[in-house]
Amino acid sequence: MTDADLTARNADLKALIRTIPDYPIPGIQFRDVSTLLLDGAGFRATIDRLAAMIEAEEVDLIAGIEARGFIVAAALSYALGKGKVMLRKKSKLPGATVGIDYALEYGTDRIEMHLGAVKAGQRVLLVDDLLATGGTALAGAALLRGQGAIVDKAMFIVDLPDLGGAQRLTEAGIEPITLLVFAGH
Ligand SMILES: O=P(O)(O)OC[C@H]1O[C@H](OP(=O)(O)OP(=O)(O)O)[C@H](O)[C@@H]1O
Ligand SMILES: Nc1ncnc2[nH]cnc12
Repeated sequence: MTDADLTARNADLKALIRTIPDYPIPGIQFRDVSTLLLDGAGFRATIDRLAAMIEAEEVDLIAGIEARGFIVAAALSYALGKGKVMLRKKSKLPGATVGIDYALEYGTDRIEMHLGAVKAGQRVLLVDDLLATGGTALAGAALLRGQGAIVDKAMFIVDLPDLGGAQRLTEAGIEPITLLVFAGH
């Protein structure tokens, strides 16, 4: 499906996302999913449509990225009947961890996961709310792959294609699956 087809099909959900200019720094158009989350029917439709875009049999485990990604990952985990692993921001996990630093559209950060949470050969679906530069998703994939997981699909509500994340994921052997596309930055 082309970006234009996707946008037309999901225009009802796209309308629920607010854009805040110049947040968190000048020049960034912040695509705010909090307004979609406020709408119960809209959030249910979001999860139902995302769940319909993947075969549950192709997934062993879901990986959610803190913080907004957890909301989407938890709902998808329920919808698909799969367990989930939390990729957390630094120093939040109590057990032994492995972590990776990464660059964002507007800064840098670090995510970590528990050692032993993922088994070698497990097919892990990476889930976040939004794909921008792809730095976060690629860091998550590198973390999971470093533990032997197979990461070949990642799912998001929103894609910002002009920031290049979808292309970077594809080049890294990860199919980006997204519901809504916002052109421009
Ligand atoms: O594709 P990228 O350029 O990496 O950007 C996308 C990431 O940025 C946002 O998270 P943020 O780091 O702002 O954290 P939050 O979920 O805690 O708000 C968003 O939820 C994604 O995780
Ligand atoms: N433009 C943007 N809007 C919302 N979340 C983001 N995360 C990275 N870039 C973003």
